[in-house]
Amino acid sequence: MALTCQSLLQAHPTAWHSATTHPFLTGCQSGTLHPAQFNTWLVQDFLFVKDFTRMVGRVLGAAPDDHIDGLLAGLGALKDELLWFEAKAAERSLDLSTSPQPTCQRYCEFMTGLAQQPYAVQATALWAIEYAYNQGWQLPGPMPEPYTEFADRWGNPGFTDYVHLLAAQADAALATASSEVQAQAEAAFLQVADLEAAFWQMAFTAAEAVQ
Ligand SMILES: Cc1ncc(CN)c(N)n1
Repeated sequence: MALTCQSLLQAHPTAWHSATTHPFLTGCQSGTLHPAQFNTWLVQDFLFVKDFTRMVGRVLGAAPDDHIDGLLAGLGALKDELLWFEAKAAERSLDLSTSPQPTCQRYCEFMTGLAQQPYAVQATALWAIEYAYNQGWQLPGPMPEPYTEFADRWGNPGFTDYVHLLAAQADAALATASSEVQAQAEAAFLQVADLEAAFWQMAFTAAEAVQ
């Protein structure tokens, strides 16, 4: 039986739980997160999203014809997202021309390396990356200010529909993939889960030094 996004979630609940639940997110919800922790995340996630946009461009280049529309819509939304990050950083007087921290750098290198993998692997990783934020920002429950718009960005119904589309596209690619490619897709899913958990942890702890 072919691997699917749903079967990956069922096979790896612990890894996925670590990717989508973290004291960073519950700290936003409870109002206990220090601004320095949030600002670290904001700057590093801007750097991440710039590289992620390049990755989605490469996935589009490898995609079958009937996946192009959905990926183009995703790229359009990423253009708005980058401008939004710049506006949020300006509100907080944050300098975006900073270097990626090692964890962010590792995630960006993973995304660059995906270009060498078959489309089914790239589509699975793309779905996992977007689903991690779609779930992660919603799981703690309603986010208070100033975090409401951050939770809405990745938890709104339109983004949730997009994530469902990405899952359907990944499933379609996996349905005809060899068992070797399916194993590569599973490994990519687990790497995304690991990198997501590390990214939260980076923001949560890296800011401690400046508090
Ligand atoms: C680390 C991370 N993962 C996922 C997303 C959602 N594109 C994000 N903005 N940042």
